[in-house]
Amino acid sequence: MEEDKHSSCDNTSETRDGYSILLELSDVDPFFDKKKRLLNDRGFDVKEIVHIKSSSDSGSLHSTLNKMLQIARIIHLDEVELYFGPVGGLGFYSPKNEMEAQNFILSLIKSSLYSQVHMQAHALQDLRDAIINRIHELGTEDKVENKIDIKYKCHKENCLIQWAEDNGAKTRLQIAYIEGAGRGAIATEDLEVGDVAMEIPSSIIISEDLVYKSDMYQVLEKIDGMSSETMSLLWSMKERHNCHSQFKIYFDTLPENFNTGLSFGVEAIMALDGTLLFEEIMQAKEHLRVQYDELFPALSNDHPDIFPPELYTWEQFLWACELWYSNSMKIMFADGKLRTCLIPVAGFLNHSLHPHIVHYGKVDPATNSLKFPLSRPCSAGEQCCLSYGNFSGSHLITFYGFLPQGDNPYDVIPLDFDVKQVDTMEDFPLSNWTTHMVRGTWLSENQNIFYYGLPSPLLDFLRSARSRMPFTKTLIKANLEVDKEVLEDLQSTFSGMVENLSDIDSFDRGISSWDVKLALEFKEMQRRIVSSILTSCSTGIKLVEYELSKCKAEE
Ligand SMILES: C[S@@+](CC[C@H](N)C(=O)[O-])C[C@H]1O[C@@H](n2cnc3c(N)ncnc32)[C@H](O)[C@@H]1O
Repeated sequence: MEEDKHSSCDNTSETRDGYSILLELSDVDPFFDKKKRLLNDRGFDVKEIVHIKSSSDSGSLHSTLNKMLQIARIIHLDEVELYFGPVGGLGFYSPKNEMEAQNFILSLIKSSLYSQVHMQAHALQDLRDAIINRIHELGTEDKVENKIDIKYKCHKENCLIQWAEDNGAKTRLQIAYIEGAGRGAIATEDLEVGDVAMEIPSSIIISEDLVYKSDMYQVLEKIDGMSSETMSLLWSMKERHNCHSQFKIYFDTLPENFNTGLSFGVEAIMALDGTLLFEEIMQAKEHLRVQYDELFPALSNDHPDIFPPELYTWEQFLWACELWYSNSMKIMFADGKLRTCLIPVAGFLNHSLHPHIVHYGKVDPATNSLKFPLSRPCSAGEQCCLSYGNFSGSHLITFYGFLPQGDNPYDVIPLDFDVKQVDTMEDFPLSNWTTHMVRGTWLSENQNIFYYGLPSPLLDFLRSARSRMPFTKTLIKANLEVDKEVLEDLQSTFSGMVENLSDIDSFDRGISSWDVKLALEFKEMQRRIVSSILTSCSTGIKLVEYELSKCKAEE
């Protein structure tokens, strides 16, 4: 699981008639140039100062807030969001980006309110109230219903919570069984933005430090290229069987099977032939098998007391890989070091495309604990979710074993083109991408002529490959002819793909195993994306032909 990298500092200063807030794009952002251009296109600078008048009425407050949101959204865009632009007619890029932008502004206001004594703090307070209202509105739109299985008694899970609390953990969540997602964490009371849903002391976090204290370390440290992640994984393979382990209660809550893509059987793998998910699973498994073969049976032969062969089989290695892939989090500790960790209790938090918690990756040095604060409210009885990261469905199936509910904006189909063609793209703002991709066109804001619900960087790239003339999006014959050819090319590329996805109807889902069901779910999702692209292409071609016929009539 990955945590968001942006953070805020005190960017607010008091002016004679109110406040100035600085929203700054970091120059180490990997997409600095593209974001800078996007900001400039909207009339903003990379260091934009927004003035908040102390006497502002609600109209000007909202326009100030809209301006800040526009900038904050761009600052928080990731590669996929930047490539595709805004989603639907909402004006924002993804629910997660929107929440990050809103929370970023909130954190700027809050840090300023806490750190300074303002004479006219009511303007900042009004702005804070307005942004909190927006966060509430977004939460209402994003509510996902979860069915809780009340028959499931969370005995082991409650023992773990008790043990964690005895060791200083605090939680305002309880564990329940959620249909389709395994165990999850439910709010026991109404939680507000900024409330800490859970707090886990560093002392019960499982990290590489435990390996350093074990007898394994003296063997593992001598192996070239041995990473701390692999050491932790090997440690956990043995520790899960240790009856005297400090973490026995934690290991007892872990499932016998994780059911991720790494455990897919032959039938599911065969059903996926020709898909991106097939490639991802095969590559990941091959990588793990090579890694295992490099270590075993050699380690067990040389040190059978430290690496007992019965605990270090390929099946057990795969189980530990699935544990670490699906349950670990990258955490920054008080010493400034990033470690991949297993976190008892917090490991029950499921993923959502509309998460409540996005900022959780840093140990608070004051309390030496890891806090999980809410970025949007969570009502009592509602499942409280994390964001594991901006992952595609194929990544989530391979390493976590599920497809999230709802439209995943990160479900993209990459497209490879000849790199030589890319050099010609310098004249095209925002189009100098070296990789291209498509996604469900229902997510797109603009289905009109010259856009067609398809990503602009891709269309610009394909246009430039067909014509050396700069493309101006004017309704003239030359432009329309180029677009018709571009859409026809895309249509022929994707019609081949849809054929490969149409065999899913021959499976009986009722009797299929968990992995075949998941494979079919993935193919269904891919078919929906590809069908939407084909529909957009054919609708686009009709639009272009209509405009062409008008041009011809005028000639
Ligand atoms: C960190 S664990 C979360 C707790 C887990 N549900 C359990 O019962 O232990 C991650 C695993 O939870 C499941 N999971 C997380 N989010 C999910 C979601 N939105 N839908 C379905 N399953 C999910 C997946 O099996 C994933 O590998």
